[in-house]
Amino acid sequence: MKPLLETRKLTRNFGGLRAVDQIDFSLMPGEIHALIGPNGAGKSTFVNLVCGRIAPSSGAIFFDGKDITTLPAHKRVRLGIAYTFQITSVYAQLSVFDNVALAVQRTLADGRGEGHIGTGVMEVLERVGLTNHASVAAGQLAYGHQRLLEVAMGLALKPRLIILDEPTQGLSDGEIDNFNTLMAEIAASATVLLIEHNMDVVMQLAHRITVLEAGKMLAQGSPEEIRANEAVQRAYLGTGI
Ligand SMILES: Nc1ncnc2c1ncn2[C@@H]1O[C@H](COP(=O)(O)OP(=O)(O)OP(=O)(O)O)[C@@H](O)[C@H]1O
Repeated sequence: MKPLLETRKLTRNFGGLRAVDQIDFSLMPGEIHALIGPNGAGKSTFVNLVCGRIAPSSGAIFFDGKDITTLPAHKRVRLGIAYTFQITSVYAQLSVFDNVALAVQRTLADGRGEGHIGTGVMEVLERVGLTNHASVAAGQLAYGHQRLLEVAMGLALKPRLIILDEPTQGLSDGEIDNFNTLMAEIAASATVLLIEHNMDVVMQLAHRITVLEAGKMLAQGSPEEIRANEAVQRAYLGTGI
């Protein structure tokens, strides 16, 4: 099996700071892969490079075997890379339905989607459990529901790779349980790259984990391997990984 996403010596400097340092990374189709590491490790910078929000200083990115290193972000979306932003990206005045409709419309406009916008929207809202909130203005949703709306907007793009940046931040325990169920279901049709600080979520969901520290790859492996890794334990000293 070939990787869906691959980076080779991917590097990004901010002035004198090397935020992402020669990362060789690969993501296999169908996998839920968690990206973890202490604050400032380079996780957001790494996914920003992958989705094209920022350009690398050096190195290369391949998606499904194609070199996308210089491809603009909107063309990466068209290839099937969806990214839900850490900072909430919903349109507060628009209804939940209309927010998702914008994403569905995008797939229809570029020929990847099929059928009717309304059907597509309701399918996605059903998947994330927001059907009953379809007509509510997004800004009126509880915070946890706004996060789910972002996931819905990502899913509406029919991604092959969905990148989620701290999706469980601000969710209650019950909402996290629902989120875990949703993730397992999403993984049946898409590959998932997940930045997550909640170790319970990471250990429960991830097939593989990559640990970044100071821009470098500290470790990679299964949840069991990562938990047993001494370098990871040192980096997370006191956090009870
Ligand atoms: N636009 C920028 N300009 C300058 N420095 C930046 C920029 N973006 C990130 N950095 C720096 O790069 C390093 C990596 O930051 P990044 O946000 O990628 O880490 P992170 O692992 O996502 O952290 P967190 O868990 O806190 O979100 C940090 O030292 C950060 O201050």
